Amino acid sequence: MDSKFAELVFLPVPEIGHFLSMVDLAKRLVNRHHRLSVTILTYSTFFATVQLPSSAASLPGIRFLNLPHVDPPPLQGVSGEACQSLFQQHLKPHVKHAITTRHGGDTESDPKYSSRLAGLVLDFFSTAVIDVADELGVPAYVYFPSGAAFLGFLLNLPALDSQLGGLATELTIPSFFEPVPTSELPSVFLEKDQDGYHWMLYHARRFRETKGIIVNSFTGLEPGLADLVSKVDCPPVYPVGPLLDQIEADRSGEDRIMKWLDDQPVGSVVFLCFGSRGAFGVGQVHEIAHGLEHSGYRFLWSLRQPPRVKHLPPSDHTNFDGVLPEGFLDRTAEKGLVCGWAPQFKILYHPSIGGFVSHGGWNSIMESLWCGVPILVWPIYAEQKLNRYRIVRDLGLGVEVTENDEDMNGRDLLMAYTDGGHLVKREKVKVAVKALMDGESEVRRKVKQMSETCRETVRDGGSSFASLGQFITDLFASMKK
Ligand SMILES: O=c1ccn([C@@H]2O[C@H](COP(=O)(O)OP(=O)(O)O[C@H]3O[C@H](CO)[C@@H](O)[C@H](O)[C@H]3O)[C@@H](O)[C@H]2O)c(=O)[nH]1
Repeated sequence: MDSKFAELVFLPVPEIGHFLSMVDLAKRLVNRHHRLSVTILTYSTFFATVQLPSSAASLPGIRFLNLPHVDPPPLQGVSGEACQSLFQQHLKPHVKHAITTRHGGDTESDPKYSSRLAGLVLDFFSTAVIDVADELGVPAYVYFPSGAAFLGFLLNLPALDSQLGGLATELTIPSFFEPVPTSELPSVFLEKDQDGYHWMLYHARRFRETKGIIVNSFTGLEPGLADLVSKVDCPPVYPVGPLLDQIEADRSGEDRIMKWLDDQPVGSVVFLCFGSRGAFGVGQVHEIAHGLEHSGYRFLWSLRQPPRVKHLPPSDHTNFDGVLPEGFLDRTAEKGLVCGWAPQFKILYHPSIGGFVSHGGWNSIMESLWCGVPILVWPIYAEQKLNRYRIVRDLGLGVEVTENDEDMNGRDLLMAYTDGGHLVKREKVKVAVKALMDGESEVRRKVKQMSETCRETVRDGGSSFASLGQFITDLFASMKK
């Protein structure tokens, strides 16, 4: 087979937090092996879409193939997890058609596109598409865009199923160093009678049918990866991270932000950004604003408004006056900048950034570790509480904000995606920001060290570099059979 070209077909879900790191995986694979190419299937849904930067169109060895428009299945009243999963299930015939007809047209003259299909790499919400790989007689692999700790939890989910939803207040999960309080689990795992739980269990079971799981983590951060594989009956896990959004983004409004950062002293700015789906209601926005103002630190705040329709992402405000406390923008004009969507990774690289307040999406964690910027993890949705547990409590690589006792029942947070629904008061915000920005803290020292480890691990000789090589070796070996 070595004399031939091999092609992998990737099926990412069109959410930025899943998509961009998968594109980085494709880039690393084709750069590593000249006989490997990747076709990335793209599509839009009403609830999610990813704008490909123009530079993505010219990545050598990688092509993007847009699936024709597909009407979604009925999604009324379903959870976010079910929404993604049902859509993937619905895509199966379209994916199969796209794969079986993909070599037509003007690409045939390019030898890379007359290659043999080596396998499918599926997002973890796409395990229903394993059926397509089976029908085509090729292996399926899962790409896991979050950390190994959460992956370990999912791999163990079938075994933990009977303990969930019962009286247990903590769980022993092999991928965590200490027992994890059930209160730290994403809410989807506490509502066993709901469709979201059904789908997560479905995916967890189907992981075992794959030839391997590629995870966006690295052994220098999560050393228990080898154990994870040996303790549960599962296919090989390839930790190849950090995979990062390295496509140059071409979004508007960036110049203003970058110029403002250029004028700030080194390490002086706290940057707040809450992922692709994080947005707070007015009450919480006010508490953050007052907390920031009273902390005395300079700040850059990506502030977005919650969606009016379930499953849609937040949008940028047209005017901040209605949402921020009266006079806030004037009072903080010398010290702060409030913006909408921001070029997060580029910002984290900027020398003026001294700390990062984030919802704790895994990509945000990887980006801040890469840049050596301490993170304050403020979980909002998905698996972010578990990420906080791993990063702050297990590893001491971040700080956290403690919630107040006052339960807002999720009303004021007004995020369709809130996980907990507690209002965090201004005093707590102030204290947490001060702890984050402490120039001499142990957390800052450890994060700087981890930044070095991140860079070493993807270089020749590093563990993620080796793991990627192992994946390619195993892939070509599977083609010989
Ligand atoms: O204003 C913004 C907001 C986000 N980003 C980028 O968008 C990505 C966001 O990814 P992530 O931090 O992982 O957050 P989510 O978008 O919320 O990602 C989803 O997917 C992740 C991977 O599975 C999970 O860890 C999260 O919990 C889940 O919500 C990152 O690359 C950010 O740099 C920006 O560039 N600008």
